[in-house]
Amino acid sequence: MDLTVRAAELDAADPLARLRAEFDLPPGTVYLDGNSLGAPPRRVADQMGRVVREQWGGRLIRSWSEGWWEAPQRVGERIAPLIGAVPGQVVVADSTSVNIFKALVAAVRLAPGRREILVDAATFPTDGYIASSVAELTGTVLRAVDVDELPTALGERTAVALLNHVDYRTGRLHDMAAVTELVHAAGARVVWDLCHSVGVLPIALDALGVDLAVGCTYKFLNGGPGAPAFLYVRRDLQETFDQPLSGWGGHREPFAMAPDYVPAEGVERARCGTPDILSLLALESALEVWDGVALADVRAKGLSLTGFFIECVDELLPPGTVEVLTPRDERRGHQVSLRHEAAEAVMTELIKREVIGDFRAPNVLRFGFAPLYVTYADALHAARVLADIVTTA
Ligand SMILES: Cc1ncc(COP(=O)(O)O)c(C=O)c1O
Ligand SMILES: Nc1c(O)cccc1C(=O)C[C@H](N)C(=O)O
Repeated sequence: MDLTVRAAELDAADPLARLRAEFDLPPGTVYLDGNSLGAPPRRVADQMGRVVREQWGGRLIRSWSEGWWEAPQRVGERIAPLIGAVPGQVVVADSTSVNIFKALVAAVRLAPGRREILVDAATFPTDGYIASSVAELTGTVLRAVDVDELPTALGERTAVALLNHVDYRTGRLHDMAAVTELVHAAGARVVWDLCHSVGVLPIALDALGVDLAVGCTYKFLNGGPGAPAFLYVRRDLQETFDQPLSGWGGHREPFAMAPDYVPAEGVERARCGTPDILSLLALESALEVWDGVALADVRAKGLSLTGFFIECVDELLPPGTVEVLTPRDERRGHQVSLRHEAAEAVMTELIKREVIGDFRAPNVLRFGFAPLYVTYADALHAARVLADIVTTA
């Protein structure tokens, strides 16, 4: 069947189609970079106006005791259902990088005598950089391993494995259940980086017994540039979760201003300093879009959209022009990565023509498909513009 007709039929049958109207996107732009920076939900601009006028302006410092101080936990509770966590295990604070630092040091401290940290060899760089610093500070050794080689790499030395659920470069999805089980069988802890999987597919942290997890909120959760990240600490680990950034925000009685640090009892101990309220409240407003949205529908549409885009690329581009790096089976997130020798120039031209994806060195074109606002017609248009560029260049 003709691709235009297929796209129209798929869009007409899309149970999430109504959600696109929730987002502010420039007309004529096809936005395929929500895996890097999500689009703004319309409600956020109005809510931020109210927050600044009414809370910051109207209530001034009183707002700290009228909902600001507890915001990291409150917003954490909104993220919890998206990652399969019962209440009381998630805080939203700091960046993903900082939370990786807290989680890794705490994990090493939970495993006395174990002297090795494993990190996914294909990891997003910040994870590797932070892990290297944690190894130096804790006197452990860092080893980068391919996720497929974990069965042989894990051992009695392993304190913790830091892994990306979805690979940022290829879009490959790792099997969280199987890998968590492997790590636990070796007596080690696992820290999952969910940056490219939260808001993409149902995640079951509690059910799988995951120890710790981090993730950013400015991609598929649409929290806005620099929105604070989240940190999940499994309930039974909270009492012994000894994170290194002992700021007053994680203190049991922050306003007692006591001379000694005593960590809070619950997941609040994962906090550090003053929360970035404006970003946090922008995120809180953005998360309202998820009310009533079934993650199973989001996942089904994301797989279907990425599959349709791959099909369009196969059909519209001359064979051999690009290599599809993303798994064609269901072991993928909601991005499609294509290898092309002139990827940087091709992406520059795509963006000039209002098809926004991104380029990752040395030769990868990345296209993110956020099911809440990307349509099948967008996917087809992007493939057509790409075909035009690679065949006429
Ligand atoms: C897998 C992964 N981890 C971490 C980060 C970034 O962390 P931060 O928000 O601290 O910049 C990103 C993206 O920027 C990412 O893709
Ligand atoms: N966090 C970013 C930023 O501040 C500027 C530009 C891009 C980003 C990203 O999120 C990159 C992204 N994590 C990636 O997967 O490559």
